[in-house]
Amino acid sequence: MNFQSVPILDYSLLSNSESRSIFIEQLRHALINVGFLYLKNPPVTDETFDSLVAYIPRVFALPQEAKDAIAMTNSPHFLGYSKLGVERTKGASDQREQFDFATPLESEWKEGDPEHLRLWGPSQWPKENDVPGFKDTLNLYLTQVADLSYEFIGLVAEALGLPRDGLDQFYDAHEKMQHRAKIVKYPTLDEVSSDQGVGPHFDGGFLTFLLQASDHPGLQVQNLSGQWIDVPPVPHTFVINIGKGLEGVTQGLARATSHRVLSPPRGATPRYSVPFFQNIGQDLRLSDKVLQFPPEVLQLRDSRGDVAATDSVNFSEYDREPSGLVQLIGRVKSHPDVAQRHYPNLFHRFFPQGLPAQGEAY
Ligand SMILES: O=C(O)CCC(=O)C(=O)O
Ligand SMILES: [Fe+2]
Repeated sequence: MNFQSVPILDYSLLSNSESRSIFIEQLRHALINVGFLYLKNPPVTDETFDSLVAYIPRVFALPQEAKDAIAMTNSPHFLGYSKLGVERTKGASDQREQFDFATPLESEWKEGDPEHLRLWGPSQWPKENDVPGFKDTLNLYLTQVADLSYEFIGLVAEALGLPRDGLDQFYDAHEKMQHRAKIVKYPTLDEVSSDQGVGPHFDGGFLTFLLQASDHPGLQVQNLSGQWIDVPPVPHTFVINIGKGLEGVTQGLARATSHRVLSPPRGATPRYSVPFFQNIGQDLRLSDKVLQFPPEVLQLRDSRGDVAATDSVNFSEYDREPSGLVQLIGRVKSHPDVAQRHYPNLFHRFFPQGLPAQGEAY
């Protein structure tokens, strides 16, 4: 059962009932035994992918002042630009530069509301004249991926033996939801001091939809015995993986799988990617939601057998706190300079000694 590659699922199989059941079966296998899959022929057009991919190097090539003008430290929503090396994973610096964006949403937070409600709010964008059309292109992409993410969670429910809408209770009305995405640049080893693009980690939420936006190997996932398996780019596909939140509410049926990115070698070009992180409603406590799965599905999980210890660090607060607070705490830990400015109480709770040189991402 141990995987040596990540399975490729074809979204077009969903168009007739016979091939649809093949898709659902392949999805069940990927969720339970791998935790990662490629989705080919997704409902996002090649033009949408290609036009976004073409913008990404241009955004990173903006003058440093233009990037600093939209620094994440400006934003109580932790959205904006982070320069190389500010995050750490498992004690070592991640060698990547990134812009955090989110699906469009105005902040509804007001003084006196729980702090985690302030986490959602508008993105910071580069000046339109500097990269004409980028904002519209990324927003269109984010809307299409958000729609796919709701569709896909229905397929996940079905694959795990729940009613199709069995996981919909984890989202607020769609117009009140916000999902996050980053555009990320991994410079080559000519420019950086270690090959840790991003160190081994689990994602936190429900589903991640990753666009590998340049033709580089580098993404790897850990299989059941702990070996690192390559996930090379396949054009016009998403790489979809499961976060700790979905793993928790599915009682471990859908696996969160440890993954990392190695920097491109000397003499190569930078690697680019766009991960999209699907959120769940901010006020939910995941431990309050107990789902009933059919015994034959739980049996598939139990026959997966023991999984070797992975190299990642866990999200321990998930059970006890509202999901929005879990997410906010994660942001505070990974971007303490932003937290110091906008969330002084939480900052002092997690950094009683003052500002560390870098944040700890996972
Ligand atoms: O850049 C990638 O390919 C993966 C990034 C990732 O795993 C993350 O940011 O959570
Ligand atoms: Fe990740």
